[in-house]
Amino acid sequence: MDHVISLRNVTKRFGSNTAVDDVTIDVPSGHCYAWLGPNGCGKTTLIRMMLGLARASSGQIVVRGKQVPSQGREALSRVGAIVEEPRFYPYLSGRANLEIWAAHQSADAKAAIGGALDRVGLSSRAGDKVGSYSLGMRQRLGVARALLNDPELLVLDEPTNGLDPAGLQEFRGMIRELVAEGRSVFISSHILSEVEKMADSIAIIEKGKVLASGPVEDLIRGGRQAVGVRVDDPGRGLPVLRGLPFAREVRETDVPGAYEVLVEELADDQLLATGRELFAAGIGVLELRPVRETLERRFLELTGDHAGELARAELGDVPPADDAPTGGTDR
Ligand SMILES: Nc1ncnc2c1ncn2[C@@H]1O[C@H](COP(=O)(O)OP(=O)(O)OP(=O)(O)O)[C@@H](O)[C@H]1O
Repeated sequence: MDHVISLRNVTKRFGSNTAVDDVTIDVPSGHCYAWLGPNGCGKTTLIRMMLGLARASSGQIVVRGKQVPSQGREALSRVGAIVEEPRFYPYLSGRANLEIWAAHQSADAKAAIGGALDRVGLSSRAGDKVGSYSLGMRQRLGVARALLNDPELLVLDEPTNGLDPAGLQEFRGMIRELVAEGRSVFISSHILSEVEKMADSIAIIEKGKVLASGPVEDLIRGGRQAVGVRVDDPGRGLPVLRGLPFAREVRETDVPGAYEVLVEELADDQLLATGRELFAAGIGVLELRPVRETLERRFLELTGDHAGELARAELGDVPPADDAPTGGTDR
């Protein structure tokens, strides 16, 4: 398979702090690949290295078949990027900002402005000053700018920050359209639910390390499946559960009397049989439910102590983009 980005053992240290730790991944061409992890896990640092804005301490970075940074010019010639919050002249219109940028690029970039504004749904506001734009609109204008050089690869650092649910849905549709055109998209995020429906593949990161990566469905399928059950008499219930023919393992949970009977592949029959066996043994069933691990659960498990942060983020309390420690460097 063709890879638009290949990283081999990429590490970045800041003094004793390892921001990116021995990362090896291949990003297939024509995919949306999400780089997912809590704030401070090294997302921006990795993206800056991929774009030749920072040097790796060790490892190899290949973008579009060329080494970065040594062949950076060729590697990055058809790459559009937003790193951290995109910056614009607030007193100029969205269109004027793109015109200034395009003037430094090519005639093709200038000709692409109208189409790019359309693409991100900003045509009707393109004449308004950027200072009057919401953060979500500035993000979209950033994507428009990144599209001007007809990129094969778009690299977007937390582009969903500041988008409301409707904006997020539009954004998702836009990314899928870009992928359908054969472009590749590398997107970082700290909110799983925002990328789950957008990405083909995901890498889950913690403290600069890749904890799990692969196609979204594989990561979900890799999760556990179980019959969740709570009984009124754990002493007698547990042996019954252990005796179920499909039980691979019976796990206790934090709730007294509640167990998870892990199975290979969960089916209704197993739920029915669990209830029937317990009932036949005279054991009261207080709860019986299917447990299918979602990617979200897996993400919470993998990133454990960041669960609170994720939950807050999902309630819409997204930290402002200028929390990022690396300062503004969008291209
Ligand atoms: N220029 C720098 N000098 C020193 N440490 C840095 C520098 N840039 C980043 N770091 C550190 O590297 C780690 C990863 O930071 P990075 O900004 O890459 O994370 P992130 O996942 O993008 O976070 P956020 O979502 O908050 O932007 C952090 O501990 C950060 O403090």
